[in-house]
Amino acid sequence: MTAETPDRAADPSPSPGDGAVDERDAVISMLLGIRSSIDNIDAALIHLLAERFKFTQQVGRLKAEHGLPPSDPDREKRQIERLRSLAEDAHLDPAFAEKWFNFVVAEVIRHHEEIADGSGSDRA
Ligand SMILES: C=C(O[C@@H]1C=C(C(=O)O)C=C[C@H]1O)C(=O)O
Repeated sequence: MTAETPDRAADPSPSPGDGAVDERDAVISMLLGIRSSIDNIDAALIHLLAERFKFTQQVGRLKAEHGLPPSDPDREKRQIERLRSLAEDAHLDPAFAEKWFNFVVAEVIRHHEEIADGSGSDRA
């Protein structure tokens, strides 16, 4: 069984003619519609992340060329405050927003270190 094709044997109730089958089909169709929107959002997030990493790679090259350190803790602190506040306004858990940011920044800093030591690749 997959979530897209729920196991009818697991549900004793629906049998043709009693309306439960129609209802199940409607629910499945609704689920697929919602998932299609989730798919679009996931695709947009991947594209947004790719764009963000393109810019952070530019920052990494600039820093390496001018002997600046890979990380900037003051900038990170300001961003965390800003993102937590945006998350609250958007009814998103601010702790989650901060965790997401820290996760991404750790990867960015790793890239900056690689650019500085000459081992960086083109891929973000
Ligand atoms: C991109 C930068 O480098 C690092 C990564 C940051 C980020 O991904 O937002 C923020 C600060 C830095 O630690 C930067 O300094 O702007």
